[in-house]
Amino acid sequence: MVSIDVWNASVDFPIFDAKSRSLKKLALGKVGGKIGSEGRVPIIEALHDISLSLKDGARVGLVGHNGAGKSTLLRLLAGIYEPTRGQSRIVGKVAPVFDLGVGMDPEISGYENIMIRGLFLGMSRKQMEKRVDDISEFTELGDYLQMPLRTYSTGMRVRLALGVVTSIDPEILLLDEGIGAVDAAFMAKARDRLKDLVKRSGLLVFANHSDETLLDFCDTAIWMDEGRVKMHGGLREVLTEYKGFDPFDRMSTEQLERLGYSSSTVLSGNGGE
Ligand SMILES: Nc1ncnc2c1ncn2[C@@H]1O[C@H](COP(=O)(O)OP(=O)(O)OP(=O)(O)O)[C@@H](O)[C@H]1O
Repeated sequence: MVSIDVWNASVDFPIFDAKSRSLKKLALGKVGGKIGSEGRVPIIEALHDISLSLKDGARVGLVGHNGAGKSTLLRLLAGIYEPTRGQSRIVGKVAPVFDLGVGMDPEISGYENIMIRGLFLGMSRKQMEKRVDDISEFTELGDYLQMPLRTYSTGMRVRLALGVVTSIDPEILLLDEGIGAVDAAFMAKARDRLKDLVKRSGLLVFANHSDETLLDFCDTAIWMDEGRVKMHGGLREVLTEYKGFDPFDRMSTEQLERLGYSSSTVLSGNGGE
């Protein structure tokens, strides 16, 4: 059974090359973690006293303003960052999908990149060999798959990366933003694969700024604010508090239908549950 537990965890970044004269200005800003400057080296407190317990089956959306700590929290949950204070325990194999381009080599072909990226995400060579045809078909890149990646447009790279990411079998799937540089028709196709991927994964944490995407993939949410968990609960409730309005109120009938809700369930307050 997969799980992630975090007890009173904080993550600090000491900044050795900060310009102290501009620090006051930064401290007054609205976004970002707290900047402490008691010592000689300024420290950004990106996460402060986080306690969380996520179990198998959790589908958690991560929301919060720029610099609130979402990416840092994902890296803590992935085991990439150790807590500066406090503790964390991750049970299960993590597939961190933070930047679709990571693990891609511009000098090798699309095919070779599919294999390498798959290995990077925890798959075996044999598993990837079985999936490569399916991934190629999904990307619609045809003969381009034999060309070096540097010859691809941004959208073509995203197609390739999404093809690989959605082919894996993750125990713990951590998704940061970054999906979006593809045309609408392709995104609709990718969405179905992403849904299957989420179904296959034991535990999902997904940082995203789009209500519709969050409602599509998650059922609970964590609201990060200045490096702290401000709220952790049902997705609709958290979004309502975070945004100041019920997300369903501003959705078109088409959006609601796409999410599988009828207006009546939404109005009676059962949507998102
Ligand atoms: N490697 C780093 N070195 C120093 N400070 C960092 C580093 N990574 C993040 N921070 C700081 O930690 C805080 C949280 O950043 P983080 O990237 O986690 O926010 P976020 O919620 O993901 O923001 P966004 O929505 O803009 O991507 C910010 O104040 C940021 O400046």
